[in-house]
Amino acid sequence: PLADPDPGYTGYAELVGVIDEVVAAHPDIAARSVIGRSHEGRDLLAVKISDNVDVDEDQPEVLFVHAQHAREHLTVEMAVHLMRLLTDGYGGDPRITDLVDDREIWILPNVNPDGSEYDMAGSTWRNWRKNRQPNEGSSSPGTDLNRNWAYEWGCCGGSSGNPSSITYRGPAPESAPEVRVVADFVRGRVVGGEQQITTAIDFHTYSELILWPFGHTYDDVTNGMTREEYDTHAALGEHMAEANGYTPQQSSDLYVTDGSINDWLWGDQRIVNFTYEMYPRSAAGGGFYPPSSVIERETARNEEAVLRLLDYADCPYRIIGEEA
Ligand SMILES: NS(=O)(=O)N[C@@H](CCC(=O)O)C(=O)O
Ligand SMILES: [Zn+2]
Repeated sequence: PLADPDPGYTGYAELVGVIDEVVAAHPDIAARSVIGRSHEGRDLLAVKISDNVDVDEDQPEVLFVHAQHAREHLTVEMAVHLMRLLTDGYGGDPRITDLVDDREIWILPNVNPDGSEYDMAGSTWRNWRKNRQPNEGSSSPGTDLNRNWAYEWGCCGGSSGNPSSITYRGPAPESAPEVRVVADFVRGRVVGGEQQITTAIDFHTYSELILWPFGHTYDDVTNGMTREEYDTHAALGEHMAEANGYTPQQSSDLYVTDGSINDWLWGDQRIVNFTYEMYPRSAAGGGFYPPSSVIERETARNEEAVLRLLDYADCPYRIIGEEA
């Protein structure tokens, strides 16, 4: 872009370059695919990391989603860090090598490229959150991708019906092309009637939290969440939080949300999943725009936590001592 509020952050064109570089350097364990397009026509990319990467093996799959919210640029840096960690570490670090051999890992490095590019197109940040899709009858564009998912969409006062709101849920579930594309990708991982993805993390900023479903209700146990399923999420959330120092909690403990990816991944696809709210802990730390000088430290901070999720991906219920 002509201007750039902080060149240390990775814009869309640069991200495509990084992906191509990683895949070219590790063609046997990394592959890139286009899973769809954003409203403005940018490719929505998936990077698969696994041995025999071109073969769909019968292995547990793990999904990492980044940048649903445009201004949360540190999450794209987290994707870049994970791509490099899991490929450069292969063959050298035995734990990483085993995880890449025994899992199929999907990284979606930026699922809202239109919003991200809009936010960094000027000489100062624009504080943009949503996608860039126009809203009929309104001069305010944008749907909040994390309120547009189809499980309990708009059920519970956890989103807005006003197009100018930053939590606008859209006119219908999956009305945002970016949500429809990612939801279709996840549905496409059902093979032989079984969802191959067992666990997932959706990265956001900020507040240093690890959140688990449900967001639409304060109840721990409810329709679609048994005590064992809740305890599995909580135990795994706490296990990861021990590694990165984030605060683990149910997502509704933060505030009620509806139509979030958390609730859909679990409620509709039974994928044990978490939202990470990355650094900083508060606005004082830079809010959505910490200086790019923190990128290396704050992405590396999540390595152990992510590897713990990958460890448990074969059977998350193992963490509460169940086979399930
Ligand atoms: N990243 S953020 O927008 O500040 N917080 C997320 C929290 C997500 C959740 O509670 O599930 C959101 O409101 O979508
Ligand atoms: Zn967010």
